[in-house]
Amino acid sequence: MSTFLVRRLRSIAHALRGLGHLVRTQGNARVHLAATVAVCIAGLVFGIDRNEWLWLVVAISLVWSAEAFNTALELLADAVHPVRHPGIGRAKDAAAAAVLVAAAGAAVIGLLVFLPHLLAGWR
Ligand SMILES: Nc1ncnc2c1ncn2[C@@H]1O[C@H](COP(=O)(O)OP(=O)(O)OP(=O)(O)O)[C@@H](O)[C@H]1O
Repeated sequence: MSTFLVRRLRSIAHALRGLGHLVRTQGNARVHLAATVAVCIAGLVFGIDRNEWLWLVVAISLVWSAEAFNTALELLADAVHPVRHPGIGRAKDAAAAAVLVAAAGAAVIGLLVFLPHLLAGWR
């Protein structure tokens, strides 16, 4: 195998290790995992179309990316400056806000995708 390919595979392995660390250590990531599984099952049950899957994939990816960056910032801040500092507190709050915004957007997307299916089921 070429050195290029080996390096790429190694960096994917590092990213997967990061994902594993997120799920093992972050309560929020476990909530995202449960929501991801629930949304995928609901998508299959309701037989949502291609466009609806696209929106769900965007929403899920956005939330996981925000959570990963938030955790990276927290770990980095605690590693380089273990003593509490108001600036680090504000940085962590801003990073947490990114997760909140992504999760709120994902919730709205979820409602827009699933509400019509739920309403159609009740009619
Ligand atoms: N080193 C610090 N200096 C100042 N304030 C801090 C520091 N660490 C945390 N804080 C404050 O406490 C809040 C919670 O920080 P913590 O690291 O416990 O995150 P968390 O609640 O576990 O967030 P998440 O659920 O995203 O992991 C921060 O958003 C910040 O306001």
